[in-house]
Amino acid sequence: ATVPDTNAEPNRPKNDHKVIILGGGVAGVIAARTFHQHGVKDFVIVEARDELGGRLRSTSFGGKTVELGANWVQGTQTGPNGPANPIFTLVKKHKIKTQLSNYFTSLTTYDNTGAVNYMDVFNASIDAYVELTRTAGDRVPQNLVDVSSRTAYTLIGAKPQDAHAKAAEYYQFDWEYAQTPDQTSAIASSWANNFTFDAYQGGFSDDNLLNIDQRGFKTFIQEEAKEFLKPSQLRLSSTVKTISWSRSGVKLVLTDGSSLSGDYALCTFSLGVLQNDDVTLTPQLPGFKKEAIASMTMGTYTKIFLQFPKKFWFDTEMALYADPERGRYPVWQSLDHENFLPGSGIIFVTVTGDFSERIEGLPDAQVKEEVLGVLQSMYPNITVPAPLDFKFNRWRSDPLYRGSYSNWPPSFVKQHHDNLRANVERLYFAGEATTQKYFGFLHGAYFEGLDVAKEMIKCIKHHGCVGLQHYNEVKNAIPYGII
Ligand SMILES: Cc1cc2nc3c(=O)[nH]c(=O)nc-3n(C[C@H](O)[C@H](O)[C@H](O)COP(=O)(O)OP(=O)(O)OC[C@H]3O[C@@H](n4cnc5c(N)ncnc54)[C@H](O)[C@@H]3O)c2cc1C
Repeated sequence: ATVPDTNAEPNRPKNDHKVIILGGGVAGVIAARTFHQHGVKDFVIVEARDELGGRLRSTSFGGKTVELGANWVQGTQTGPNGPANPIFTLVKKHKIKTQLSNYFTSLTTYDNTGAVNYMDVFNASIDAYVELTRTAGDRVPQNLVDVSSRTAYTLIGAKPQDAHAKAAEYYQFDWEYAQTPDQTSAIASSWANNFTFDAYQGGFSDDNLLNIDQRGFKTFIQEEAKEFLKPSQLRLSSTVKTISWSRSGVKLVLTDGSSLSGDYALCTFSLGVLQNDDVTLTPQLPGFKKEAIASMTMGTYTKIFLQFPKKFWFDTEMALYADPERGRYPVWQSLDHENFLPGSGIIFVTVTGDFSERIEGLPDAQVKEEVLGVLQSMYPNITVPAPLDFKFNRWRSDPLYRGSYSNWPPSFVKQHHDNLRANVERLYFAGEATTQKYFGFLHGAYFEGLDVAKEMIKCIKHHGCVGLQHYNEVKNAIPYGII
């Protein structure tokens, strides 16, 4: 049945806006552009931070601009007629300076005894990952249930035993999904990989462009917003505390005590924000929605930046460090490289998942000491100098994010995902986590901002509609056991 447009009822108090967009990241800005392009001009973006961009977050570090959040266009375009990553298109349009990243071919390997060449192990881990995606993909037409990526690795005989093999696996897997193979769906991680990187499966390309634009990577979305957004359509530095949803609209209460109402609202807050009750929903969300939000996971990806007076490290773009403890300061990226920011003295190391959570609980000084200890074991023959600058962002502790991007666990089924994306009455949801094909990516946030806004426009123009599909209960296709 069509949900009646109660705003059409006589004597009903009018809401402040037709649509409120909660959050000014990629999904929010692209949704706003879509409303604008379809003639729905009475919208406002409500954003807690003092600028647009969300998880596109640049900062000034050691005299350069570096990216605490997203830094790559992942997948570009294959041939002139292949599908283009819309982020690639925007980056070209706004003349953002990028460089191709060769992270599989420009690599030096280390362990806690110094530089050790285990490229053979590394190359075997690439083959294992390709095999993993192939076998996971084969499960779909056979209707086989999902398994964890750990199970899928084991089934193809990839069982990393020593520190080199574990570090190599980490590079292929955790460094992309921000969680371990044990925590991640084999089927969904494989399609996420293929729909972005594999042109034979409808993906864009396997090229990754690293932002080196000193205006910051966020510039592409901020410049895009400037083309259509009026000052009255943007409320920055406005943090939402409560979202009240009903058949007749959505009302927000902000932390400054002010309130705002819309006939419809689109919430683009991260999955982590929804999971952690950083915003209160009234009434509570229905069971199907709560289960979906609780069932998807939010990974964490942390880049730890260091600046030294002078470069003393590898000449490749990347380095892999194998610590006896899997996931301990493993992936090193040199910005002081001829392709990126030569002469900058900047290098950064990435950690993910539970290890990110661990370091977020430590004081900066302790993390710095650990990181320098690792660098010293990579270079046993020199004395690693004191860094001039040191910085990392605590994404998991930040109440505006609570992690870096979503990851699909093996217990999560497609109906859960439909429920994660479904609206409740006039409150809609969009963002990187609500796309099945591209969860975790900038282009995922882009496509969801576009597609969910279009669904809302249908409702707005027809004065009410059914909304997006959901399942009241997610049941087993075949019951477990003999109940
Ligand atoms: C460290 C890191 C590295 C990444 N690397 C890449 C990469 O290289 N390539 C890639 O494609 N993707 C990458 N990603 C993922 C990509 O950044 C995200 O998928 C994308 O930016 C998400 O956009 P969004 O619009 O869905 O959400 P967001 O960007 O989170 O937008 C939501 C907005 O809501 C605001 N908000 C939250 N709570 C409130 C509140 N209570 N009141 C008001 N406003 C609120 C937030 O401030 C935010 O601006 C990375 C992410 C991180 C964190």
